[in-house]
Amino acid sequence: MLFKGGGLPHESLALQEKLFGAGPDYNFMTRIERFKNSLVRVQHFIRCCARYNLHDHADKKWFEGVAFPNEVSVLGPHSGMFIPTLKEQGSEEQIQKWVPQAEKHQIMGTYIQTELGHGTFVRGLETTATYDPKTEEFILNSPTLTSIKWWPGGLGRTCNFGIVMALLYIDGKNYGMHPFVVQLRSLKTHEPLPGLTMGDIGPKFGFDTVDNGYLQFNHFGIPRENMLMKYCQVLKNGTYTKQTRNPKFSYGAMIFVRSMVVYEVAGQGLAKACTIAIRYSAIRRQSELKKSRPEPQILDYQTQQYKLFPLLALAYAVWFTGVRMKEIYFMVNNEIKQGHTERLPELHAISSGLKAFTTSMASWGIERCRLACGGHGYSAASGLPKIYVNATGGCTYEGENTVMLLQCARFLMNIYGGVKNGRRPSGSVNYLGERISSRCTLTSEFTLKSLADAFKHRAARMIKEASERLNRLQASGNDPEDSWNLNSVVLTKAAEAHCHYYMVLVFESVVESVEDNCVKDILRQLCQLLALCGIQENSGDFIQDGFLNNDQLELVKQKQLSLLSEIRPNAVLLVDAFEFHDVQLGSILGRFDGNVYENLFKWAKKTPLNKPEDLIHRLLR
Ligand SMILES: CCCCCCCCCC/C=C\CCCCCCCCCC(=O)SCCNC(=O)CCNC(=O)[C@H](O)C(C)(C)COP(=O)(O)OP(=O)(O)OC[C@H]1O[C@@H](n2cnc3c(N)ncnc32)[C@H](O)[C@@H]1OP(=O)(O)O
Ligand SMILES: Cc1cc2nc3c(=O)[nH]c(=O)nc-3n(C[C@H](O)[C@H](O)[C@H](O)COP(=O)(O)OP(=O)(O)OC[C@H]3O[C@@H](n4cnc5c(N)ncnc54)[C@H](O)[C@@H]3O)c2cc1C
Repeated sequence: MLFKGGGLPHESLALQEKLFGAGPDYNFMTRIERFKNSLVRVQHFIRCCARYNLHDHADKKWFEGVAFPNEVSVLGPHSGMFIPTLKEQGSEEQIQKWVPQAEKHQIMGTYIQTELGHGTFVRGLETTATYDPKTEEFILNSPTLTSIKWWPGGLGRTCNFGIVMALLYIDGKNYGMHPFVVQLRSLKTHEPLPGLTMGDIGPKFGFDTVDNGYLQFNHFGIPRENMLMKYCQVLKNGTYTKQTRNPKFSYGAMIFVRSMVVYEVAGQGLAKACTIAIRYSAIRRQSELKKSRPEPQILDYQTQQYKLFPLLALAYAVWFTGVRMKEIYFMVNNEIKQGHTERLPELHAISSGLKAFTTSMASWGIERCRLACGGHGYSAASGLPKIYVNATGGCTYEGENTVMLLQCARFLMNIYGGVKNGRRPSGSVNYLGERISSRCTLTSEFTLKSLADAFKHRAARMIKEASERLNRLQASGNDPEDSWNLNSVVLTKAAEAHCHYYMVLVFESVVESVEDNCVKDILRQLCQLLALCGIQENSGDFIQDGFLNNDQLELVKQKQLSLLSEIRPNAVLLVDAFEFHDVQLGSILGRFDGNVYENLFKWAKKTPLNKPEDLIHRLLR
């Protein structure tokens, strides 16, 4: 109940749908079969939404978790980017025109921004939208090979609409990047419209169930009314008007998805991987601890606990942080809607930083879970490869992680510079205005406050040092851009330290808010372990300025090890508390009933390579 809130009824409804739980095994399908199978489930999901009156996003999410376990479907870009961008950037008229059709899935859309030659550098995109006042149309064009749109999910075969980000030209003048609603395929024949060259970009590391696509425009006309006009308008005669606004509003869809990814991708992915690895470690017996005694559960080896329990603590931390990130997004977005844009830079910074920090940690953590499962972890039956390939995409899409950390660092440098000039910071960076203790107060009690304070000190110091180093680089004759580049490794580390502190702080606040003392104690242990592992793994950062001394570091190590034994009795319960159904895990190793070996054997017998097949038989005969 700590996690699921009101979601269970919808999940049970979804589980009753035969088409979702059963059917062919994903692991035995080719890419095309995976894609087709996903489309069948998409259609069934849409029918279910109508049948069960599912309109609310949260309700649909519970359903989706069962319908598309550990994978993204073409509904991801449609409901995660196409609809939100229409809602956020469209005028009232435009919203009325397209949103109801999109919500009823009468049109399917995607978000078309990245090009063959540019993804990160949005200002470098080359697609043009040139206004022609005679026809009152925008003419979309891909002037170069590198300007071909590349990557959008669902573009290859599925979507008939898209929001295209293109440079607006009026009368030869470039007005920068703007969003345009573009019909891509005929609603009758589903063929691409004349003037468009489109297709799928080919097999990928993961995302097999999504047709990421390419799109080349050949002087393709769209009506003037198709530019999303909430913030800027182009009048019939070609006059460009804009509300006083931050030009970064057109990047809103990216902020939204980054804010959601922390929970939906990093939090869920890591929690599932931990569930599989910890349940399996309670089933798997191996070697001897004591002579002539039964083989122990591998979860009883301290090294196994040392691999998995910090990841379990991390999964809880990322989950809680993801929930907090969503709350912040909706809060600040509401403020922006009321015209208060003051917190947009902070929202951009924290969503960029946390998206990068948590997806990197989760991606690394999922791989560690796989390794902790030994040989069976390497089998697709573990479910871990699928979880990994899809979750690790989150390190790249919606802003490559290093680039996102640098965006976060940019904000931190601005704030720190402001503090030096007497400004008072607030929100997630208010600590930069505090006087921070130069000696660590950690004692063997390891209060959550003292642990969070240690991370606060580390973040504040690393931000200060990054800022001072930047100033020194400039003072020694480098221009600002070169100084930034020469300082960028230090800057990314400062941003990570900030996000790490934020995550520890969120976890601490959740523990403090829990009323049940028993649950509180267990969560406190996890929070302590998260923080202590963070200190140990980055110990150089904590001792560099003499903040933490050797005795304290030794205490950290001791406490970390004793926490492993304290957490052990509750470990399986702690992953059960995530309440993932077997269908959502897609893992034989992580089965709730623990019946691993019998089912591995059954599964292997079903593998297509065991079916009679002429060519293989002839080659081997
Ligand atoms: C009720 C809700 C219902 C909804 C239901 C749906 C829920 C779905 C949830 C989804 C969850 C999971 C998703 C899983 C499926 C996903 C499928 C995959 C989707 C992937 C889609 C994509 O990848 S789309 C393409 C994404 N592309 C990028 O992210 C590109 C990255 N690059 C950039 O963003 C920018 O180029 C840049 C930020 C790196 C640089 O921009 P620019 O050059 O213009 O800026 P500067 O660096 O010069 O900075 C200038 C100042 O502007 C500030 N800035 C930059 N960006 C922003 C911003 N976005 N907002 C605010 N401010 C910004 C910057 O900080 C500078 O500020 P100053 O320092 O003050 O000058
Ligand atoms: C699974 C998946 C789904 C996607 N879906 C969509 C979609 O629906 N719509 C869409 O429009 N796009 C989509 N994309 C594209 C995605 O948004 C981009 O790939 C992403 O933004 C990264 O951009 P890039 O590919 O240009 O990477 P690059 O920028 O080329 O990154 C390559 C390397 O260069 C480094 N680098 C680049 N710039 C800097 C810098 N300023 N400072 C330091 N280092 C730098 C990066 O850190 C990285 O190490 C998707 C991508 C994937 C993988």
